[in-house]
Amino acid sequence: MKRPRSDRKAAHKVQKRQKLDPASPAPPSNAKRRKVRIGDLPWKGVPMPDRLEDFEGFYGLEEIEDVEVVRDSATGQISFETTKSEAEVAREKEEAKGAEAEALRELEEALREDQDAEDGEGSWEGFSEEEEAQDGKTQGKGAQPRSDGRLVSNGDVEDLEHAQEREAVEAVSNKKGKADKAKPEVAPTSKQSKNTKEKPQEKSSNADISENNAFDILADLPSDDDEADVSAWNELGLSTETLDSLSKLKFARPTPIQSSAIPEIMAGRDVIGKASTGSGKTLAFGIPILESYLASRRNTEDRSPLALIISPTRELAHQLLAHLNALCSGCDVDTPFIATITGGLSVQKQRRLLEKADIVVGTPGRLWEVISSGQGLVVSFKKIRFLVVDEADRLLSQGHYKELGEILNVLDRDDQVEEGAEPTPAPETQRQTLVFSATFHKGLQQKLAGKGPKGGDLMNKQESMEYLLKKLRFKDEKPKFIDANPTSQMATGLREGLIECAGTEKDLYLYALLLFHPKKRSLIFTNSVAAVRRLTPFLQNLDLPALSLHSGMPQKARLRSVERFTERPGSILVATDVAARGLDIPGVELIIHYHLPRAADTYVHRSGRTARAESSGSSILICAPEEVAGVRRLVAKVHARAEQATKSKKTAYFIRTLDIDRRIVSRLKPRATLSKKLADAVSAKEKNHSENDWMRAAAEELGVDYDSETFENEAKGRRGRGSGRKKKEKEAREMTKGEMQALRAELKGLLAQRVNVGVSERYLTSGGIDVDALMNGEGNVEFLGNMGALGFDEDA
Ligand SMILES: Nc1ncnc2c1ncn2[C@@H]1O[C@H](COP(=O)(O)OP(=O)(O)OP(=O)(O)O)[C@@H](O)[C@H]1O
Repeated sequence: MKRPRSDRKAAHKVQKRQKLDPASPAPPSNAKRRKVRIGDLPWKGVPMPDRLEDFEGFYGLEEIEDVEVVRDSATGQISFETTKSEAEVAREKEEAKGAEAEALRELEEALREDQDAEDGEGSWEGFSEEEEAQDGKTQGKGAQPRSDGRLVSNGDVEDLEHAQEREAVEAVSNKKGKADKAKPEVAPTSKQSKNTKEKPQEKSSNADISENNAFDILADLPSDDDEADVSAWNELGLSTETLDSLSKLKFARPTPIQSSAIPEIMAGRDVIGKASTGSGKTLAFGIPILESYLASRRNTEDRSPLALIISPTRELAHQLLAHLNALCSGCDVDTPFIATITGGLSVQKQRRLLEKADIVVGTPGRLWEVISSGQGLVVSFKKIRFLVVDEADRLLSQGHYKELGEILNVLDRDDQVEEGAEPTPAPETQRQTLVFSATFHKGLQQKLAGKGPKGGDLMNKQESMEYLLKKLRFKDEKPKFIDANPTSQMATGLREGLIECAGTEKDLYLYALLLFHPKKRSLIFTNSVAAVRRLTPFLQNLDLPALSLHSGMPQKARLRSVERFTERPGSILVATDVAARGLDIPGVELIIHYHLPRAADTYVHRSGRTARAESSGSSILICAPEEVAGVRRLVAKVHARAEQATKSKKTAYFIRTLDIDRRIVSRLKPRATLSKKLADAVSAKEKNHSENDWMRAAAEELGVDYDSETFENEAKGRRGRGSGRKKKEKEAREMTKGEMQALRAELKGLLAQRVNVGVSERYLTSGGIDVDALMNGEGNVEFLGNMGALGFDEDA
């Protein structure tokens, strides 16, 4: 049966039709039914089109016959019944597995063909929001030469999604293989069930896949002859498998948080770990989880997950998956199956992935949606041995409070929530809770140990965090609090500074700063989605390779931005604080705070996207004059703890003001003004469209006519404050196509011209043509000022 390409609803129709298909014989009404677990059913794949972008995240469809969904009217619990015998189910499952493998091979072949085709054609069109919005239309277009001449594929995210899908399916098949070892009648040969090492063909296709995965930072494992001496890890008592893996990753020695936390976790303790950004916290809990898997799980029949890792953002969850996979894939054994639960795949599919998972990584909202949908998952999750709360202060504060609370509640509930479930031992006796972040309130440990004030209203973020930490039900009376960097929350290789400018000139100074740092991978933080939407085209108009990332973007576009930012040296990511936590993107050299961070911990985490793993980097705040005092206080507060810890008598930390040649900045103004005008016009038009759509929908609901002009005229009288801004918006909105074209041409002319800097004949470029000269220091010193001139003394 062919499935229409149109939309998700169509997929449901297919499923429905399938049920009514007279060709599928209905089971006899008197046939004896027996209960089955949903994961044991012989699901069959339904053919899908080659390109999936029309399906809005609908990645696959599978069907099942002769299964009745039975809801218990008293408890509301759902169970599944079939008339098929165990043998029939097993046979159909094997058939379905064969079909799945075949489909997978076809898909891989199609992807390889697409990739070959993409590598051969295309022309650079720049990054643009429109491209993101029309993502589906551009996917098949071909490879895109960058301004530096390198070809990049525009099918990246699709490949990433296929890759995740394939990895998931493959891991499931591996897992099935493992589980089947105990059942000789259906067991595949050990060769089939072993990992990719024994399947050269699959290995090479996976290698292709990993190139496209933004989060496979560690996946390019060096070859065997390229290993590091790992004797520095010896005293942690790790297995030879883990040591092998660390050697392949070339992690010669543990970081301080790893040295302190790993032995405690392996000794069975609850741990609250604090260490500066980029200091290896992921493996501090990842290694003990792998050790536990290696020690006890390989031969067990229990299919409950071993560990649940909760992350505040989807990007971070996918990155955790990549880091853990990289760690595990270096071991020469069957690796644990790690499932990410973050949206993208259907809930139904995720539920089935969960049934096979050894380790689960997810965001609270989707996790709760999946776990709470029943079918034995609650019982299974109650058995986890490790609960990891990563970026804990973020997770345990606003926003995630409700779902995380619900998850913790069900994990700890002692009652029997599922019919027929085995009684579970009291969870608190068997589960270790591991809580990690770079920022924690300093009095937390004492308060957790009951020395601080108890009860009271949950008035602020800090108190609610303490309350929720109590809800975590640590198994130890006093969880071990490890502070690996008591003297500083900031990475040692980080340089900090601020640039002062008029509030209305932030765009100009941002542009100037980026030109002062040509070809550096830079991350710009703003406090609003609207600012990301405006600044990205502003920079793109100026020929800078800007990408955006914010929570209003579709997941696919979010992943693609991170992926492109990761793989393109010198690219610029304009983001909200969704990118502030945890993201481990190598080679980020510059952080710019276009908007000031709202809190000290946000400053720490934003700045922590650079200078990771002992590298160096800069963090620069762009401040209006009235913001400077507040910023100095905030940064001093971040550094104050270091001074307390070292009992230093130094005066409060004073963030330096960077020196920027304002004459040069002023010469960039005509470019920035034109670009801003263009960007404002585009965003005002977009805003108008969406406002009109909203008003029209509201009017329709009220049963009245909507005419935007009449509405505006009537609204005029009501306008008071902010009317100047509204007027500007109106002008921008009403700019004609011709006017915009003229502006673009004018800007193009300016970008091609030299910026006259007086003495020197050299010129400042738009970021493309003369960058090599700038990088070699041929241009910087005289008119851009070297980094020293910006106030960063290299020896400091
Ligand atoms: N022992 C080690 N030796 C060298 N590099 C390591 C080691 N452990 C981890 N790394 C690398 O250091 C980088 C930062 O690690 P990770 O992302 O775990 O930092 P983090 O402490 O969780 O940071 P954040 O607080 O920003 O989330 C990663 O690229 C990781 O691969």
